Amino acid sequence: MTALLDVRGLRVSLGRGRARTEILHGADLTVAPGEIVGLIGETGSGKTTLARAVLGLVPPSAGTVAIDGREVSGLRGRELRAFRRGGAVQYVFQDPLRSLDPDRTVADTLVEGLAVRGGRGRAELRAAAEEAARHVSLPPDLLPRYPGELSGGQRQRVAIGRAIAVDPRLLICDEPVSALDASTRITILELLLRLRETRGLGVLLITHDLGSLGGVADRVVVLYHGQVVETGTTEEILLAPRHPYTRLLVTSVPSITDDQPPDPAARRALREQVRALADLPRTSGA
Ligand SMILES: Nc1ncnc2c1ncn2[C@@H]1O[C@H](COP(=O)(O)OP(=O)(O)OP(=O)(O)O)[C@@H](O)[C@H]1O
Repeated sequence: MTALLDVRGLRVSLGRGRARTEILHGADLTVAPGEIVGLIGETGSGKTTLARAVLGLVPPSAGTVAIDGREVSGLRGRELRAFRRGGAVQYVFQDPLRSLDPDRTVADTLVEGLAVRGGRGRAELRAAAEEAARHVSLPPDLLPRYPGELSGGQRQRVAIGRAIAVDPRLLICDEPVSALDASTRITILELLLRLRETRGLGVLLITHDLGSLGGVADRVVVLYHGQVVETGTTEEILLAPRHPYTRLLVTSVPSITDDQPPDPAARRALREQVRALADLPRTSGA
């Protein structure tokens, strides 16, 4: 089966002049249709940069990004704008309050992407907003409200509803639940599971919290200092991590270590190993 998202040997450099640094050193990653893949890595490891490269917001210096078998990393100008407008890849931010227009009602926000495309009248957009709200379980009485009048979980539902209204193939969710309380987190993650079932969406779920991927992600890709150091099913990663950084992450997941509290000396040793790895010269992808 053709991967929905196929990232190969992706290198991205950011910054200007002498401050320009390579952030991604040859990353490989795939997402199949209907698959939820967790992309995990500590802060600054390059997760958002990878997502921005997939969206065509930063050009790679090497490597390719293909969506549904079509290479999109080389698109420029009009072709790139058409790809973005087409909405095959949608991005959901960590903090919906910052990504939602405070002066736009929920109804108008949900159909932002459709309205930009044009060709739909008010009644049609209204019906599309109601449908999007249903998909993300937002009660219809919230449609006339503004983002500031919603809870954090409701705002995240609006952001996800807006993303799926344009019928994307791939949803990239960047820390979608880290600003939410525990029970709201679960409802948002359940929503992603349901959307993958009902719409066959592929989801790239970016997080620095391995614990939030259990029960949601089919596979996990571990990014460390701009390199993919380990990829496996969620079970493999949680139960038999191979890379020292992944092992360190796993010892931080409370549900796994509840029965056996982590040995502080073993954790210290792992942390030293990981620190030593960070000092190694960068090589090409894992
Ligand atoms: N526009 C930019 N110019 C120069 N460096 C940048 C730019 N944007 C990001 N970086 C650097 O790239 C590295 C990776 O950043 P990125 O945001 O991709 O990490 P991340 O894994 O998503 O982190 P977080 O979990 O904190 O969001 C960081 O060292 C960051 O400082």
